[in-house]
Amino acid sequence: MGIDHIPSNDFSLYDHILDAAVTFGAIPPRYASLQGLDLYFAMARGLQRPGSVDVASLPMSKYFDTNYHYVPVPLTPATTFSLAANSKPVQEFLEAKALGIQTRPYIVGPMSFLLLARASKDATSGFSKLSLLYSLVDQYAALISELDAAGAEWIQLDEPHLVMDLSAQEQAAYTEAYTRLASKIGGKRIKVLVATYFEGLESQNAELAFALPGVHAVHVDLVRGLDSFERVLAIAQKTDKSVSLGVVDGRNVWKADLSHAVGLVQQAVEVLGAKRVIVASSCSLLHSPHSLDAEKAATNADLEMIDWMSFAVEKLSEVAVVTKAVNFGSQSVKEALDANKKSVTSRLTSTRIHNPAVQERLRAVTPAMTTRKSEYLTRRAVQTKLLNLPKYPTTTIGSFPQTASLRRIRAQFKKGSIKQDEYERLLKEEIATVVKFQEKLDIDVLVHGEAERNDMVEYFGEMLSGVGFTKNGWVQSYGSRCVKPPVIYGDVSRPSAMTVAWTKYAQSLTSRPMKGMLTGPLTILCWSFVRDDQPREYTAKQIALAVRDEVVDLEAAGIKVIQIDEPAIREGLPLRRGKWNAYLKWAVDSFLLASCGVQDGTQIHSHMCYSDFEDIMDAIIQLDCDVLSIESAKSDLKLLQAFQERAYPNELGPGVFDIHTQRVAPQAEMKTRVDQMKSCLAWDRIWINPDCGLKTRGWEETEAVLKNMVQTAKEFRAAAASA
Ligand code: MET
Ligand SMILES: [Zn+2]
Repeated sequence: MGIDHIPSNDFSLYDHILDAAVTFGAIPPRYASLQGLDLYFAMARGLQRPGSVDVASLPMSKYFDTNYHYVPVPLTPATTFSLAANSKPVQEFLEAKALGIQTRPYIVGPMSFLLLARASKDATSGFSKLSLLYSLVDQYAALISELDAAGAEWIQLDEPHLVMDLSAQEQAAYTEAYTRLASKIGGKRIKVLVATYFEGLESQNAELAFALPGVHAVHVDLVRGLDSFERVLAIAQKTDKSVSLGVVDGRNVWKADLSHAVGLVQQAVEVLGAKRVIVASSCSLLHSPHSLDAEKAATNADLEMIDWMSFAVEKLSEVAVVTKAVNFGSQSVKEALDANKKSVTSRLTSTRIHNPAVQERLRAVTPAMTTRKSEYLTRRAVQTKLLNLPKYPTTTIGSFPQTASLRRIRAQFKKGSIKQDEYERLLKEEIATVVKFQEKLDIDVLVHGEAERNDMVEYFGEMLSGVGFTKNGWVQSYGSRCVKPPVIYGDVSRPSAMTVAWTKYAQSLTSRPMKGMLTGPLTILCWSFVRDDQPREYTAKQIALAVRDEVVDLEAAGIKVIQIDEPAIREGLPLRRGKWNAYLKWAVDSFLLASCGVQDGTQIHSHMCYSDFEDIMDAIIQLDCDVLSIESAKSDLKLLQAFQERAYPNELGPGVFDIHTQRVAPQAEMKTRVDQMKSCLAWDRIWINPDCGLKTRGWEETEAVLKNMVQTAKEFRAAAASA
């Protein structure tokens, strides 16, 4: 496609940060007896082989503000690094070279690797990850030397932390790291490109990045960081470094405005000369779906929407067109530029994106709509009477195993090979099974199992107006799991109820409370491709109004407990602290707008997982949900301590077991977790639940682990009763 710098080592079996940990031998001691893929996947997912191995997985977190998960490797003062023999970056470079392709191997840079890693809970207090910097950098030098010897001309070190607020110590460490690296690889031919993305470089960090010794080029994200462009150019001009300009959005699906992109590149060329300018996507195309071909080929293809979009393959041609336009003049790619202008204008002016009624409703939102009728303690009293739950109530997070047969039923229905009533019959059968299963296990607050949902965001996306969906717009989320984010192109509204019938049916089968399950506005926003012609705040609040209507309808249908999942609330947090408050304000308001339409007796739950929630504790408290279930089995004690420090005022269910593993957590382990919670939270506010939904699990392990969970709750209940 005319791309000059082709990356390698950009495919991962689980995630890139875990790959780097293995490349540099940062293996926590509990995995020491394992090797190869067993080792790799045990770190990611845990491994249980009766009689031989029983190790839990490492924690899981989100890569900056994306929905791409990574494994933060725990480090201690005793951690040592050593470059793996025949490491993946070298192997894959050689593999491409053998095919006649000269690649630019990619790996996360040493500073970002350390900053993304976690200080292990076993580390002595006062341990700083940065104390490991030199020993790590020496292994980077060894890797780069091997790549140089193998014939690599460039290496790309991703240092996205350069867009964050760095402490003086971290800034100094950046300089030390790259000074040491340069001193070790100084004589080599290989050149180093340091890549930043997801934000612009503010002035100190821009100076820092362009002053890093031994670095030949710096990549900047001009989609998120356009406002830092002039500054970057001025700083680059004082150096002899090249600049890689990310002018095509790697995080969204909209076509780039090519004439704008050409203008930016031309401006850089005028200042730096063409030799020192590289044209690129803003970040890795890992965050984009693959190609529009499958969309175009689909029956009932939405040709208008397809014309607005570019997936990874199309983004490559955008990069190529921009480069050509700058090198050979706009005339050389006139046709492509004209077509692009037409598509870009068509999206911004299409009548499909505007819905005056939705805009009017948003303007009419009042403060009363974002406040519950009474404060928590009053609600608690009403709910206690209505729900009559035992202490340490048990529940699950919503989804039950999505088996192959279930997925087949949904696929057949979509294809039209089974009809509506047959589909409903099959799903009702599934719901009945799930309800019986939970009753047999003696769970207190039940769920219907989410069998009708392909995905917690996609399902709602398909039902909302103003939201489009793709055939094959898959994006990796974690490991081999992918999601197909909806495309929010216009004003969002809810034409009709989305979950009420299924939930009502499930409730009709049991006398226990059936929890209605919804995905919250921030999660729908963060896990979709979002229009860029209005602030995200407006889009979030439009979605919130749609969710609010669903909440009210569920209540009217007799549902007493409603969970609004917000696993992505932390993900939307801007990377720069200076922008946090503004986001948190509209994020909290959006959740409240969605959840506050109900009476005191209706118990509102929310659920969150796999993020650093310590950063946003105040906002989480402001959500004022009656019960919050939150992933914690994978995250050591950090999270519980954060809740302790803030004295979480409502009810809380920190997960007692990890759901990303086939491993059946033993009861003793769950008991320890609950004991830990009790030292941080009021005992009569604790719920017992898993970390997250069970859709990726099989039935057998689900049954075994939930038995342990219910038994654990019962033992605590009995102890409380006799105390
Ligand atoms: C990523 S959070 C998942 C919540 C959802 N209700 C489920 O159980 O799958
Ligand atoms: Zn979750």
